[in-house]
Amino acid sequence: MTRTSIATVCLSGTLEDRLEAAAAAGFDAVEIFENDLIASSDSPEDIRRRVADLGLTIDLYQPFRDAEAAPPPRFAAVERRFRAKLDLMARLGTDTILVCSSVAPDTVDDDALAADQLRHLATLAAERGMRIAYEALAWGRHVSTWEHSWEIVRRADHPALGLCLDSFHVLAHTEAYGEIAALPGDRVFFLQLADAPRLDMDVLQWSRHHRLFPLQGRLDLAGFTRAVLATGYAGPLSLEVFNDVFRQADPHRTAVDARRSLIALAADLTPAPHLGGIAFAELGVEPGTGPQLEAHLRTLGFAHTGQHRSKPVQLWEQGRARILLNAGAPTAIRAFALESDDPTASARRASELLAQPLPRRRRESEADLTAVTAPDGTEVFFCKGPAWRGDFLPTGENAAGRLIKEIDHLGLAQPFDRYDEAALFYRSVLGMTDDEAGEFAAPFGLMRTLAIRNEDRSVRLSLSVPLLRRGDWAPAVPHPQHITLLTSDITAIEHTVPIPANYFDDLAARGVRETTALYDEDGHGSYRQLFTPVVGRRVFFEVVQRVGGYRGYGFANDPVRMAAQRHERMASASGG
Ligand SMILES: O=C(O)c1ccc(O)c(O)c1
Ligand SMILES: [Mg+2]
Repeated sequence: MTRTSIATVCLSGTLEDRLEAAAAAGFDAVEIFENDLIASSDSPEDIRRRVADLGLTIDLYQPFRDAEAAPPPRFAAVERRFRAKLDLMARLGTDTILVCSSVAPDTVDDDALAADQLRHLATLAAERGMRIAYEALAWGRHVSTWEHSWEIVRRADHPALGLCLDSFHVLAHTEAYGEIAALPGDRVFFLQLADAPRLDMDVLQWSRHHRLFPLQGRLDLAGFTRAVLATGYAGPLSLEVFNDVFRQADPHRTAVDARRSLIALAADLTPAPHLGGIAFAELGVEPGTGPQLEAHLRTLGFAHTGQHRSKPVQLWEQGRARILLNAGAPTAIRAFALESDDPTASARRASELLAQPLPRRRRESEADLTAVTAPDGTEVFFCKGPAWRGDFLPTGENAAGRLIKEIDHLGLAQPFDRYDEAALFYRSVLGMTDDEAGEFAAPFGLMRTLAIRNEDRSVRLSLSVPLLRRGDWAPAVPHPQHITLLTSDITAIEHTVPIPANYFDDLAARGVRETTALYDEDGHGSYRQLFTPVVGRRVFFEVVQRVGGYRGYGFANDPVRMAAQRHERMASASGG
């Protein structure tokens, strides 16, 4: 595989923390970001040794700013600064410096001058066996496109001067990057990769705060990377992501997330096997929550059909919906199982994408379910057919209920700093695609939700996060997870949390006659939602009815649902 590299600016912590995290995640190299070096109390020699001890190399030093097209009187200072950085690079043991296009107000709009000055700097670098990778910043004063930076590199015509192509700067301006493939590969000195959501905002702010790892955003990273590799470029794929959340997240996790993005981008993965649906969802239950969850399941028409042979795990069933209650775990969705055409291949793909394999905890006599752990701690099992049911002894109860047909989707709440990581994980490991996304103001802060699904929508997951780290005012417990159950008759569902009359008045004003359930519609059909109270402040059941091929998840109703659940909890706490 192509070498992988990560800029220290992507990660959080001291330079030492960042280097360790990059090495632990399996990167080959790093880009040392100047600010991170300046802030470090280690000497360049210490850093060089540390990098080598960790099995890394420093493939780039960056950035060098405001070099080209300087007014000639200022160029002497540029040259002095540049020589000092070459000395520093020699001490660090790296040979490539990134020069980004000038932004200084006094920069001259003169390509010939820019080329002359860069040629001069390239001569100085070449004397030391070093080279310059010139990058067009999307907000550069006069040079802001890759075409323009290439024109200057071509004009300067020096073997120690080449291009740095940064996906963000290119794709922020254009989707027509195809001509990059025609560049001579030996003039592309460095490739930086960053994705981003599509945001209509100032490009510098967009770049400095919202970059993401490849396949986490909406830019065409796959196509762009293919175009650059088609030139014959043989350097590393290097991640350079400025992101407010990653800057304060655990660097070890971020580094694994980062490397997963490069693995997912390199298309030589085990193909994701077809998934046939959610075989079961497993809830942890505690003495305080088990009876409540059992009561809700009964009310919803489930039967306790099986008891695990060796563990305190109950199987509850109705239609094709199967829920395990595991008395050995904290109250939460602790696992779910997916029907896979090839469970072994599903697990292989997951481990290629750095998913933690789950140690085999089942006894010999029990079904050998292949499983991995997702970044949010949820265990994901892959199974084929009903063999797993052999672990359960029948209780004699039969699942005669007709209210619920199947599990519609699982709502996996994520901590605020895991959203992009979780989305990339589930999407890439399971070979699923993004579905509806939404952002809404909930009672305790802005929430963001993304649903992902397989082709035939037999597996749907919705991931939700608070947009910001929660303050002290919000309830201390993270927002709950949920299992959403599909019914064909929502009017038969009873004893769910009351929905405020104001909500139905609003529906009526919109011409919708509905008096019992939350309501949504899309171009295909309509949706009705009811829900239980939150149990143990961690999980609840939702029941939905889809009419006429509605495809969404009713995200817009989430604030009403949250407020209603909160109201219900306060009312029952005060005995009301
Ligand atoms: O935001 C910046 O200034 C900046 C600096 C160096 C880079 O390589 C880059 O892509 C952006
Ligand atoms: Mg860059």
